[in-house]
Amino acid sequence: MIGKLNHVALAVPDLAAAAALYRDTLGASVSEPLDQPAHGVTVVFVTLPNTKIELVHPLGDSSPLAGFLAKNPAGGIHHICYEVEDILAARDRLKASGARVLGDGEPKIGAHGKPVLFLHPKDFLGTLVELEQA
Ligand SMILES: CC[C@@H](C(=O)O)C(=O)SCCNC(=O)CCNC(=O)[C@H](O)C(C)(C)COP(=O)(O)OP(=O)(O)OC[C@H]1O[C@@H](n2cnc3c(N)ncnc32)[C@H](O)[C@@H]1OP(=O)(O)O
Ligand SMILES: [Co+2]
Repeated sequence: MIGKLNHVALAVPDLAAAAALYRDTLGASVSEPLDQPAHGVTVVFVTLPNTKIELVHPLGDSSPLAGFLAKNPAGGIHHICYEVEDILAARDRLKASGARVLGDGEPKIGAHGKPVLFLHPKDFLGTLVELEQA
């Protein structure tokens, strides 16, 4: 069911410093910051030849990153995103298998303009999983 690895997301306490690290030290192609109010994050994308790294920082008072950064103040790997051909079919199959789909279970439009959903980390080996419609 899952296809390409779309991105790996790093939660970071200082977005400008993280962007500079990837741009200047690692020599990667780095986007400008983009606020995603519907998701409670500001994001910078690092484009690699075979995938992307998403640098995410809390936006607003109720960011889903708040708890993670409180526990991991230096930041860390926050989620991985896999592409799926049909996100509603994937959601229904996962729910039927007992996996917890986060939020109200309805896809939101993600940073790439495509529908996304999140799966509970306790159901996926301690890793928060994002699904994005291909
Ligand atoms: C830019 C838009 C979009 C895109 O297009 O790419 C994005 O990527 S948006 C990214 C941010 N959005 C989200 O993360 C949405 C989904 N996340 C959530 O709903 C919550 O963050 C959460 C996963 C339910 C966690 O909520 P929180 O309140 O922080 O923690 P809990 O106390 O409920 O956690 C329970 C349990 O899970 C552990 N945990 C929490 N976050 C992670 C994580 N990212 N990876 C692994 N494990 C995680 C947490 O430590 C708790 O474990 P215990 O301490 O053992 O109980
Ligand atoms: Co993401």
